[in-house]
Amino acid sequence: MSLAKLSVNINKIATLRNSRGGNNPNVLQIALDCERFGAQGITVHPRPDERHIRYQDVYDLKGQIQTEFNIEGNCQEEKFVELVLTNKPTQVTLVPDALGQITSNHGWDTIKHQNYLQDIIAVFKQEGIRVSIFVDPNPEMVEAAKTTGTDRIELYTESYAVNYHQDKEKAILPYVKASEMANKVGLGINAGHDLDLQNLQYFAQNIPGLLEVSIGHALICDALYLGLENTIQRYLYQLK
Ligand SMILES: CC(=O)[C@@H](O)[C@H](O)COP(=O)(O)O
Ligand SMILES: NCC(=O)COP(=O)(O)O
Repeated sequence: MSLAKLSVNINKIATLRNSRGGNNPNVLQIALDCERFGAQGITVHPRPDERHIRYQDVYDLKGQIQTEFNIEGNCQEEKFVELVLTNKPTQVTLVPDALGQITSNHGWDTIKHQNYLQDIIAVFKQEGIRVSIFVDPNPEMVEAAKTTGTDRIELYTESYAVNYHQDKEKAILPYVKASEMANKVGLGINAGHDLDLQNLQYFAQNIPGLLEVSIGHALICDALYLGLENTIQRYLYQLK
C-alpha cells in the first residue's frame, strides 16, 4: 500500500483560462474543487512568461488552499524567490528550468550546484517552508542532495513514463535505486512529470517511501473525458 499524496498541478487550467483573457475556467475555483474531490495538495509551476499560472494566481490561491500548497519553479529567478517567501506555501520545489523551456526537462546537478543549493535552501527553510529539489533518478545526485539541506527530492519521472510501456521493470529500476539512496540518507521522496493513469500504480507500488506525486498534464487531459471528480478519484485509487 502506498502512502503517497496526490497533488494536482493546475497549470493547464490556467493555460485554458489565459487563451481567452477572461476568468473561465476559474483557477481558484478549480483548485478548491480538486480538494473537494479528494486531492491532497495543489501544485503550481509559475514560469517567467506567465503562460499558464500567473504570479497573481499564487497570491489568490494561498489563503484559500486547505491542503498542501506546492509551488514549483526556478529559484534563480528573483521574482520566484520573492513569490515563495511572501506566500509561504507548504512546500517549494526547486527546478533548474532554463528561460523559455517548454516544460521541465532535467533535474539539478546537486554536486556542481551544491553551494548554491545550500544557500538558497537555507533561505526557504529559515521561513519554515519545506523544500524539495527536482532530480534525475541518479543515486549520486540523490546522495549529494542530502548535504544541500533539502527535506525532499522530487524524482523526475519522464524517462519512466516514456519507457513504461516497453519494459516497465527496466523503466523503474533507476527510480528504485535512487529511492533506496534517498531512504538511506534520510530524504523524503516526491515524484512527478508525465505520470498518468497507466503508469502511476506500478510506480507507487515499487518506490518505497514515496510521499507525494504531483500530476497535471495527463490528469487534466483525462478530466476532459472522465470529468474532474471521477478523474481525481481514479488517480487516488491507483495510489491505494
Ligand atoms: C517540475 C515538473 O515536472 C512539472 O512542474 C512540470 O514542469 C510542469 O510544468 P508545465 O506545466 O509548465 O509543463
Ligand atoms: N512536478 C510535476 C508536476 O507538477 C506535473 O507534471 P505533469 O504531470 O504536468 O507532467
